[in-house]
Amino acid sequence: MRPTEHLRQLAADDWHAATTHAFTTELAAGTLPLDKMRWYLAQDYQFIDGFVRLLASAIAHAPSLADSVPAAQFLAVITGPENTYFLRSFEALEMTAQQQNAAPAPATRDFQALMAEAAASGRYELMLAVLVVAEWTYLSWATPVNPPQDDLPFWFAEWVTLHAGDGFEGVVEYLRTQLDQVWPTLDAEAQAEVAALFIRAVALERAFFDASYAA
Ligand SMILES: Cc1ncc(CN)c(N)n1
Repeated sequence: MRPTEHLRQLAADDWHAATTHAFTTELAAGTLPLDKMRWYLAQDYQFIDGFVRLLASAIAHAPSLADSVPAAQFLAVITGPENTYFLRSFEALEMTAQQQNAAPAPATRDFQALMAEAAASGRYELMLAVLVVAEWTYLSWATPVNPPQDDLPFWFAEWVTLHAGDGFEGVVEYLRTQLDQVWPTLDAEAQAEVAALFIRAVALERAFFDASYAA
C-alpha cells in the first residue's frame, strides 16, 4: 500500500466527513446559501496566505530541481488564477471590505498555525503531509461533481474546476509521490510525527467546512 494511502486510512472518519460535506454538496448543486459562501471565501483567502508560504517552503526543501518544478508551477496557479478567482468572487458577491477582511475564525487560525508549524519545521516530509491533505481532500470532493452543472455561477463552478481534472490530479499525484518517496527514509519517530500532522490536517479540513456551513 502507498504510504499516503496508509495515512489517509488513519484519518478515515474525518476524511470521509471532509470529502462528502454538505457544504461542498450544496456548492456543487448551486443551493449553498450565499452568506455561507461569502464567509468561506473570506476565511479561505486567509488560509491561502499561509498555504502559499508553506508551498514556497516545500519548494525550497525539495531534494532536487526536478522535484520542485511541479510545486513551483502549482504555486503559479494559486497566485494566478486561484487568487483572481477570490478577487472576482468578492466583487461579484458584493462583499463589503468588512466582509472581505473578517477576523480569522478559530478553524482558520488553527489551520494557519498548523501550516506555519510545518513550514517552520524545516522538514520536507512535514510540509508535504499538510500539502497532501489540503489538495487531496479537495480533489476527492471535487472530482465526483466535475464538470460542474451548466447553470452554476462562476463562484461555485470555478471552485470545482480549480480542484478537479487532469492538471489538478497531476498536482495531487506529484505531492503524494513526494511523500511516498520520503516516507521509507524516515525512522519510526519521524513517521509518527508525519502521521500526527496528517491526521490533524484532515481534522482541520473537516472543521473548516463545519464552520463554513454553520456560518
Ligand atoms: C481549507 C482549505 N483546504 C484546502 C484548500 C485547497 N487548496 C483550500 N482552498 N482551503
